Amino acid sequence: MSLLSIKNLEVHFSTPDGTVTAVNKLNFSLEAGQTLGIVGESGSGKSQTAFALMGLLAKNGKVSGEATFDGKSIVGLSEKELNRIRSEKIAMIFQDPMTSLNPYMRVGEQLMEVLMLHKGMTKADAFEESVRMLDAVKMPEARKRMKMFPHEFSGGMRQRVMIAMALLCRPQLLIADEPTTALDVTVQAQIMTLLSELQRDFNTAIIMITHDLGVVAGICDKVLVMYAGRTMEYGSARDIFYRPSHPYTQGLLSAIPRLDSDDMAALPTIPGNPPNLLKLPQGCPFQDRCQHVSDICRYSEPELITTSDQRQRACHWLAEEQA
Ligand SMILES: Nc1ncnc2c1ncn2[C@@H]1O[C@H](COP(=O)(O)OP(=O)(O)OP(=O)(O)O)[C@@H](O)[C@H]1O
Repeated sequence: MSLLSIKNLEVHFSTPDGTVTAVNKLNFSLEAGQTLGIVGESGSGKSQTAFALMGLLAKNGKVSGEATFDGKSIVGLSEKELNRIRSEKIAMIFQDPMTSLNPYMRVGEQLMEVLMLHKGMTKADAFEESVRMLDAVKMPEARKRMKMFPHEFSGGMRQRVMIAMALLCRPQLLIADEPTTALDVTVQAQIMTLLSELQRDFNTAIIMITHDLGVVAGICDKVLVMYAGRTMEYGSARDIFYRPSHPYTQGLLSAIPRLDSDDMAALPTIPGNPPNLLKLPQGCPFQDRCQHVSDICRYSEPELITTSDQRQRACHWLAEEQA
């Protein structure tokens, strides 16, 4: 049985202009200790997928479908049950560590508070465990840093504190929403390496949300490529990265900066912008930006099919190519 299994997950927002379907019939699963990358441009529905799982949708949002975590349905749970799952079994880290850190409290106190509250630890035990966790995220001089306030840390070090905080209760699943976007490239790489080391040590499953396919290449087992709330392509990271088949995935990949090129301006990007979810065209949502568009794409939305190499994708062009 999978640790997390999502079936037909949908997120709808009611707005004065109509209903926005931010997540549309999403299906995926994750085994214990595995990493899934959810990739797509801004507005593709990545964060709302995570928020739906965490019970953190905005008030005008509604989730439907099935989400089973560790054998238990987590859609429609009470706030109390969700709180328990959020603090003990599923943790989330964000692009901005200050979302989770209190600027007015010493870092050590914040870490200890989590352990005393959720693990019933004494102050002395919570202190030692917090130092151990800061060591685990490779915080130099961890003991000394316990007394410092968040603003005294660099961006990368603050991100390490947030990761330490997220892992304190040994969650089975860590959802990381663009955790390195605000950091420079070298620090990004360090945090990614750290996450994959921690995953190995703690056997935590990770959902890594990012707009940058390059970020997930090295650390993910599976990749889900989203566009307009839908799955465009879903498969093993190796297939998606080395043999991308959907025109959207190919476009995302060609926009990854190469280490051997310092001419960032020359990088191709996918022409055009993602569609307005309130005014989606009939047919494939990617049609206006796709270089392989044909008549059928204009009137019929491609279904998600499983191909012979066990990946899933939604594309008429590929279906024709294979026929
Ligand atoms: N409260 C809301 N009311 C109406 N629409 C919303 C609301 N919250 C999000 N949306 C819409 O849901 C869509 C998906 O948003 P989501 O945050 O999941 O995108 P994303 O892929 O994570 O992008 P980003 O990388 O910019 O965060 C967006 O088009 C957004 O406008």
